[in-house]
Amino acid sequence: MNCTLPVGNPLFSDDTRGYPEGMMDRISAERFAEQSGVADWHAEGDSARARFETGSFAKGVEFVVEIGKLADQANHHPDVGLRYPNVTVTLSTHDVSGLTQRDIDLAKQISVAARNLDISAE
Ligand SMILES: C[C@H](O)[C@H](O)[C@H]1CNC2=NC(N)=NC(=O)C2=N1
Repeated sequence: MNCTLPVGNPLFSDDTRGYPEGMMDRISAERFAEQSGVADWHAEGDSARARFETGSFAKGVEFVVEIGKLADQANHHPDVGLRYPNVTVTLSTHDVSGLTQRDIDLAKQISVAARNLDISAE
């Protein structure tokens, strides 16, 4: 039986077409940490994590709504933990099972959104 998967099948494809050159190249945790604007984040292995001290559940919800907007605009979606009194965010690029420029870009935007809501990182 000839089992051919459709091109771009997210389960088996490393289809990274459509992204600017280099955006889907895996980068090391060290390379991530060297970037400006990511001081809130702790990169290790194939992901980067930040914990934002929101101080209340309601502020956390407000922050998560902003994260959701940024994620959909970027078509790049973090794992988000919403708790009292903090929000944790973990970034990684599923398509390459590691960190890429997309994670750097979104990390910077999430940190700016936090500052705009007067939320600091741990
Ligand atoms: C098809 C769709 O564009 C891709 O699956 C996007 C969606 N959001 C994503 N989010 C993350 N974190 N990594 C990805 O590789 C990714 N890929």
